[in-house]
Amino acid sequence: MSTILDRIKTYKLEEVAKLKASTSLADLEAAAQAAAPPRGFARALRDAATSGYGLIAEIKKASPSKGLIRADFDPPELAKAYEAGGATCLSVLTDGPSFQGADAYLMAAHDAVDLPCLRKDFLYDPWQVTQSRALTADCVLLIMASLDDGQAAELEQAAFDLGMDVLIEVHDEAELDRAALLKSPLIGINNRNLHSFEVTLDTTRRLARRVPEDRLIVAESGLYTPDDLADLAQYGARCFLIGESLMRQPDVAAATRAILSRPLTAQGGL
Ligand SMILES: O=C(O)c1ccccc1NCC(=O)[C@H](O)[C@H](O)COP(=O)(O)O
Repeated sequence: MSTILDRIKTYKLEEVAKLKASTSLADLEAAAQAAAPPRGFARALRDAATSGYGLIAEIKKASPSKGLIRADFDPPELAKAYEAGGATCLSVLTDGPSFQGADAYLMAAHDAVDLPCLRKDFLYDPWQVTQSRALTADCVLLIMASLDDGQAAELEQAAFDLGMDVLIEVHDEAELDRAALLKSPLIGINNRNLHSFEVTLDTTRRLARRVPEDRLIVAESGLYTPDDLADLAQYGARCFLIGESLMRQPDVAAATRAILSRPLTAQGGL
């Protein structure tokens, strides 16, 4: 049975083929070179995690698992609210068919703030990596569940060659062991199973201890409260990627401040 990841891969490859036919690689590379220089995404998270939490706050209008999440959707205003609330970095969904995202949302959010920005999309082809830089992305996401080792290494190197960081996303032990063979310091543990949509923080609790010490854990998905962050911090996660729970709040800046409000010193074990 085909899953959402299979369906996304099919339409992404069609999209890319069309874009390749309409935009020359030389033009795309020129646009990537002309884009604002990359903001250090991994560095910002590392710095934040030395004395507190690193927060990647996600600009997410809708999702396959939840449908419409936020009707009042203004990416530059949301970016400013996240920055005012203390986010370290932004994640912006650019996939249209499944998330109601758009490339323009990434550029608009990036322009509105000084925060490093992740292009949250489904990448299979180095062409998309160059396109991400042209869209001002400072970091790209690689999902191990939908890439083989060779593809992941090729996409990672393409991103590094353009000065971007890479968030490698895993959901189980086998994917984590494959991610550890790559170079990126950022390992995202997605608490959401992208096939069944089941979400459990046990995924981070289970996998965190297996992450090599020189990597930075980013716990992703299903995070709602300061206690969730404090809980996963006990397992070694210092960075968090949060979308829905912040997007559903009318006052996004206040919600961002609130989720970061439980100080590390009060948590013990850190
Ligand atoms: O969110 C989904 O339904 C989804 C479905 C299929 C593939 C990816 C999906 N989400 C991407 C993400 O991983 C999340 O947007 C991100 O981790 C934030 O999660 P949340 O805080 O639960 O919105």
